[in-house]
Amino acid sequence: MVSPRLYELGTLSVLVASRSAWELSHGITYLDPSSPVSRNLQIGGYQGLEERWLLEKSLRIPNLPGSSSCMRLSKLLAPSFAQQLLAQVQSQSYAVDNDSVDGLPSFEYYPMINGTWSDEELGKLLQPMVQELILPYVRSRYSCEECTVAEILVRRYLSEERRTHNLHFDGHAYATVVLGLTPPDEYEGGLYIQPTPHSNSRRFVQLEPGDLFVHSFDLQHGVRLWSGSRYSLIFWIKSSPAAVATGTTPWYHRSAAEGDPDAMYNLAGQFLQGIEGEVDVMEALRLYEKAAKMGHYGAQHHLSLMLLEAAEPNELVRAARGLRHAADAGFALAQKSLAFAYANGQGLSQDLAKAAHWMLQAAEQDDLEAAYVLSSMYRHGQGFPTNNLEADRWLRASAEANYADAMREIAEQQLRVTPANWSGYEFWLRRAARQRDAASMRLLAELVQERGDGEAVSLWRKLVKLGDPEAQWQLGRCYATGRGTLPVKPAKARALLPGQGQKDILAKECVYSGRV
Ligand SMILES: O=C(O)CCC(=O)C(=O)O
Ligand SMILES: [Fe+2]
Repeated sequence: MVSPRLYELGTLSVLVASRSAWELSHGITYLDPSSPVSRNLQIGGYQGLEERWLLEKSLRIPNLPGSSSCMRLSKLLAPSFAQQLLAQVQSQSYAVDNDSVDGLPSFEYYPMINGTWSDEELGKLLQPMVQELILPYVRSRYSCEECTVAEILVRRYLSEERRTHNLHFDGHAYATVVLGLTPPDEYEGGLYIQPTPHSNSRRFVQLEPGDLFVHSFDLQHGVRLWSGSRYSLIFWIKSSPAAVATGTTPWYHRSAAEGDPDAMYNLAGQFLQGIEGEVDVMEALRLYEKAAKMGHYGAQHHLSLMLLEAAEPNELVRAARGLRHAADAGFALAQKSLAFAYANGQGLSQDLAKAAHWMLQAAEQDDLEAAYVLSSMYRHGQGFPTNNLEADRWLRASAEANYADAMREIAEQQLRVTPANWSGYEFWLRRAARQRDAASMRLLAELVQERGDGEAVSLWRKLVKLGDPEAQWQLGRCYATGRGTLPVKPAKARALLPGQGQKDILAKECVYSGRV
């Protein structure tokens, strides 16, 4: 790990700890504070500053007219109000369900769901600001008289939990408002926007506690932290109370029909998830095709993956062409998919050198899976000459950002040194287990089982919920024998162990341990 250094960025300075290859070559660049159009803002009793940045759509989609915009509103809310909110949300329990963007545990907390407060106390604090500031601002800025808040959530980014929220559009929200809660000097990185396909255009948004960041569904953005912790409060706003009640996205239909490729792209995603009625793959495909023809690289990528999956021989070539196009434009996900297509000979003849080339491009853009796969390619001499130094460097970059496979591999490396580093093994397994990585949870449960402190039982329980058969067997055993401090419960043991073979083994074990 590189020791902390101070980097000067114009008038801004940030504390820099360990840096990924992407960040080393590009540094953190903030939204240019001199380029926005600024004006004083007065809304009801709130007074402050609006800074507005315009991002030309042609940066993403060749020849497309128009621009997306994003706004930072500052000084409207007292920092002490943000502090009060932060104290309140820090004490909540955070969900670990899979996130819709990356499938990792979400570490989020929802005070409002479908327009209804689920946290009355926080509701009392937030309601005046929602009614008198957020809604009047969004309604006037986006000319949508009926805009209504659908969801409010808190996202938590702690160093052993979440470091990224990958590049995405908020496809289900007409407009999004992010309220900064954590002072920016407590973390490195944060929320960024990305106006082009390539991550070198990322601009980080500095949000002081109480600052608001506002954008619409066509703004490509994400979150990346290199150190520290961050909480953010997010308001997802739909175009009408009816859209909130039904959970739908009616604003896309007209814009998609009028030829807006971002609307087509987001609407296709809604059809795939069954949010606009039944899941409709054909309609999604039609919309992706239309947007892809206009040069929307996200649509090109999705379309290509769908065609690869369908595996129609004629379509494979089209799929590979689409991937190549989006990869050439610099889109990291397409570069990674193209690398996999070359590695597996899907739609193209197999070519490990080309796979390695594209995997490196994606990894250099901070794609954690690409970094992990790249490390394995260096280790095994696939597409590159074997290079253990590079392999270790990419593995660490991926693991430091909490990519579970990389963390588990580093854990296993700790046992291959002499003498075996058991505490290092446990450290990395625990970190991966926090990401709900089943393989790591299993290894950790096996490691702590003999300590009999009940932790193994709690891990087996979590794994049973994830549908893990080995965990079912282990938990059944614990109930049968009282291992791991569980009370002996033969009925529970029998329910968890339906197979006769397992029952026979268990009968022997229980007799042996003299518990049943
Ligand atoms: O945490 C943030 O600031 C934004 C997260 C985000 O983009 C999202 O939840 O959609
Ligand atoms: Fe978002």
